[in-house]
Amino acid sequence: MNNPKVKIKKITNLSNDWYTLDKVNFDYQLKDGTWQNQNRESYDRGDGACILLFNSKKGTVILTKQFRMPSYLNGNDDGMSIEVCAGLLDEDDPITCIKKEAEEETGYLLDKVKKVFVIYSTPGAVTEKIYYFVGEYNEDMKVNDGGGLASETEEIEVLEMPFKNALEMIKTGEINDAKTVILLQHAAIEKLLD
Ligand SMILES: Nc1nc2c(ncn2[C@@H]2O[C@H](COP(=O)(O)OP(=O)(O)O[C@H]3O[C@H](CO)[C@@H](O)[C@H](O)[C@@H]3O)[C@@H](O)[C@H]2O)c(=O)[nH]1
Ligand SMILES: [Mg+2]
Repeated sequence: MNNPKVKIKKITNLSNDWYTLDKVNFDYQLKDGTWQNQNRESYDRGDGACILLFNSKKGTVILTKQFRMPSYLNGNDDGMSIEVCAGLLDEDDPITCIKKEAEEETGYLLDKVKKVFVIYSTPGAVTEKIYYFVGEYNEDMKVNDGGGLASETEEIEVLEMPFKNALEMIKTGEINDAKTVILLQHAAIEKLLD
């Protein structure tokens, strides 16, 4: 934090049940030089990582399907969401995290992963940065059936589908998760698969 136009006055915790929601009171200097006092709420659930698993020979990708409560509350009829494999960093570095998540959620133990970018998904409300990766998978890397950790109440369906179908599902709205759209479009732009 290094902006002379911003002076944080007070941070009040509003909720800290699972993750934390804070109210930040600060002075902000406008372009005309005057200072304005403002409030913003900020939800902190740590940072995350996500990965598009792809097989360039077969032209396929691995995606996951799971129930997402916040989307269920806002127009997602059955609450199910088709997404690239993703997880919160917890105590891990992004590469360790994403390899662990890929093994737990999809059943593939990845050898190499490539970092592509780091993105704030909702910078006006949520602190989270997501580290984006891509990685090749093949059948030799399959070590379990995936599905997530029952101990973390995860129930994840693993989907393998042609890349073309996944791109089509963005157009139909069946895929509407930001990190998933971003990685599929990245794969198309970079021509990672046909
Ligand atoms: N009890 C409880 N458990 C929670 C809560 N929120 C999350 N959890 C637990 O924390 C686990 C988080 O699973 P991860 O696989 O680590 O994270 P994720 O939910 O897949 O998050 C990923 O996708 C998000 C949505 O796109 C991203 O926001 C996030 O950065 C990450 O990439 C969940 O399975 C659940 O057990 C909560 O409010 N209460
Ligand atoms: Mg996850």
